[in-house]
Amino acid sequence: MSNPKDDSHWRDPEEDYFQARKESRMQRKLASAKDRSKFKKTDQEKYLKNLEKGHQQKLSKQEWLEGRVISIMPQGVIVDHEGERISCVLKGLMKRDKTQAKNLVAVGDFVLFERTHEGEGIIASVKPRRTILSRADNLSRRKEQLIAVNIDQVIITVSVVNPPLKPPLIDRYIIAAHKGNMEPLLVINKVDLLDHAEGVDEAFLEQEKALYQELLNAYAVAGVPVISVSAAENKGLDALRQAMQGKASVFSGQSGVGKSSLINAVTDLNLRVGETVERTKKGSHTTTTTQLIPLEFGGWCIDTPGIKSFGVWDLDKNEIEGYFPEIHECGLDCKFPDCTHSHEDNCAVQKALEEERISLVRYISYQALIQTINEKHVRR
Ligand SMILES: Nc1nc2c(ncn2[C@@H]2O[C@H](COP(=O)(O)OP(=O)(O)OP(=O)(O)O)[C@@H](O)[C@H]2O)c(=O)[nH]1
Ligand SMILES: [Zn+2]
Repeated sequence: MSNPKDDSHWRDPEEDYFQARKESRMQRKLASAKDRSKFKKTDQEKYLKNLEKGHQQKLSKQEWLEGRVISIMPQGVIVDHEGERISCVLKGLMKRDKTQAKNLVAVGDFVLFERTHEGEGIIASVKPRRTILSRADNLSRRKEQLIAVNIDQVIITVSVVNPPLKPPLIDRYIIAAHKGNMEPLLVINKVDLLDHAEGVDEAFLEQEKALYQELLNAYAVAGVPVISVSAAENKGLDALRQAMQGKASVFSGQSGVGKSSLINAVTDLNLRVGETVERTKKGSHTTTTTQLIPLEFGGWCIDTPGIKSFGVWDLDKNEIEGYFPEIHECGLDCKFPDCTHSHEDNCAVQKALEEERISLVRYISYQALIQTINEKHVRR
């Protein structure tokens, strides 16, 4: 097992764990007898300690290098170290620890590794994760499937006209980002269509323009950064790059808003654009593994444009108000402390709405969220 050329080291660590279980009983026994003392030691410091004692290769602490996992390939865990790509295997001890068998390493992890050969290494420990982006537990899989970890920013991508703006959806994404410990950045794409959209109803276009303006104001008040862009016409992309600099970002948003187009524009990737229907038909089988793409101007970006929502979040009413600071603040002046800001007398929020100090779109999505929660409680 400890031979780095052994094929089993080059697979998904999760698979590896199950593969290991299938090995003959005798082999397992031998392995466990050899490493019994380490089975119980789950924390990473202890791994390091053992390693320092020269467990596998006699290396001094100074030789540990820090890197970041950018992809997990069949041939190994690819770690970026100052721009260099190192194909790594996992230290045997890490792999055998049952408690960590689930998602031992994930894209985005910061790891300590040692070099073994040119372009190759062994990962000895993984730093604690700040944020986790996971696919919802699907079907029979009993394990949470990580998409990426340590992501700083969710780029909530929406478009004008086609598909049109959907304010309540934007607020859901913003809340989800906050809940996941990530910063939200709202990117409004396809602004070129506001100036010249062919075959679009004039009244609809006017309405979309007004909504777009209202959103700009609303999020300025709510304290969420907004960048208007056009991937098609190369507009606003410098501002977007600047906002991505030094951070790890994930694009998130509805199908067709232009996530792939924007990823292509800020990286030198060539993701397929506009193949929505085909992709959905084929289902999840076409999904390739996630990669963390180093950005030329500093920072990282996940190459998966397909993350449309992340994490199911359980909110209570009071929590929702916290995500609408402008409504919360006004609400302090309502006559009734438990005012729902919908029908009550002397409601300061209603008054602020009339005076346009609070945006109607934000108010509507606030009420929609409250409603969703009320319905959920009724169903329970
Ligand atoms: N007019 C205009 N069209 C755009 C712009 N950006 C992207 N598009 C078009 O919008 C369509 C969808 O773009 P994609 O980049 O595939 O959108 P996506 O969000 O990645 O879609 P999914 O992969 O389905 O999630 C394509 O036909 C693009 O050419 C833009 O700035 N302006
Ligand atoms: Zn009120």
